[in-house]
Amino acid sequence: MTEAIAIADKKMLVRGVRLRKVFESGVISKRRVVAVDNVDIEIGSGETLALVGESGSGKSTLGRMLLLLIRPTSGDVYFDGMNLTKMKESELRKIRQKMQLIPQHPESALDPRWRIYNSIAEPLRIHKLADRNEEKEIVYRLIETVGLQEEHLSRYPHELSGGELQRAVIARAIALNPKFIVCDEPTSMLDVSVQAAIINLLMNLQRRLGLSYLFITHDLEVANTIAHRIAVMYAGQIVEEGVRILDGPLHPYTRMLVESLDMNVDSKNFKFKAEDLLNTHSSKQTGCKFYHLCPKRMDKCLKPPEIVEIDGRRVRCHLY
Ligand SMILES: Nc1ncnc2c1ncn2[C@@H]1O[C@H](COP(=O)(O)OP(=O)(O)OP(=O)(O)O)[C@@H](O)[C@H]1O
Repeated sequence: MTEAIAIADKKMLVRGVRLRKVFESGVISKRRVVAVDNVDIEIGSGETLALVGESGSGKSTLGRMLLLLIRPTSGDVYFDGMNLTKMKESELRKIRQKMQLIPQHPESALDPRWRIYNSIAEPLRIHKLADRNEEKEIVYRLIETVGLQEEHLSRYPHELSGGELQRAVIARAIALNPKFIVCDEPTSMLDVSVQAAIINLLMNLQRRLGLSYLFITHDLEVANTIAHRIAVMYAGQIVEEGVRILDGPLHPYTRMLVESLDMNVDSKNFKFKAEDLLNTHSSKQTGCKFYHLCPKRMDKCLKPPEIVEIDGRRVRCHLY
């Protein structure tokens, strides 16, 4: 059995159903941004789903909604079969242990005034999971797991390199034995030489601890290498999703993204105006969001495309 089929057979750990997030700002003239627009998303036990797409397409907002760090405007988030969106904050507290975030900027996850030891131990203290001796044992085990040394524990964040900092953030994230981690571009701020080491660490941890990842990245090659499935986001929607879709993209936007890779253009900088579209987008725009830039557009694209399933992948396009 291929790995993809094996994963497909596993039960879904995390599900987002018709998730939508509208940000409103401004007092006199209200500005609305539909950051995530009716997205369905599923991540299986032990699975990595890579979420790719240009800057401003809604990836971080979607990831944070799955962790309930951002409350959806509408839609539901399920974790292990439980509907988190219906829960009170007090009920969510216990479940939050099982869902963690590894952010793009490791320094944002660590208190600059605290030694690394305290930052790694903090989740155990908040949830009262260990006495001081047990805590020390766990922290030492965690730093060994992520490849840090004892000497790092007494340092402050500014005394660590970017890679060491991200290892400390990972140690903190796995301290509570999570099942699901949103990795939000965890290597994009690191030197190229360190990126591979951190990605290898995350993949090893997945195998050892049975973790599920939503792995947000601009790097299509990384997505292809580490993910069991890939979802492509454009202007707040998932336009294509499936196993190894970048090898043979169907959606015109995915094709352009892949071509940008072939042309050696960083997809972060390769903008198809998704962000501009989001910022000017109003609920009045009803057709395909890629209409203006699509080389294959037809009259019917002025109506919103449904998601269709083709050979196990999902595509939101009138061509199919
Ligand atoms: N708190 C907020 N208030 C208002 N608008 C927001 C807020 N957070 C995000 N947005 C807007 O929502 C849209 C999606 O942002 P988001 O950060 O989710 O995109 P992204 O794909 O993760 O981008 P990047 O790759 O640059 O991190 C953007 O237009 C952004 O400006």
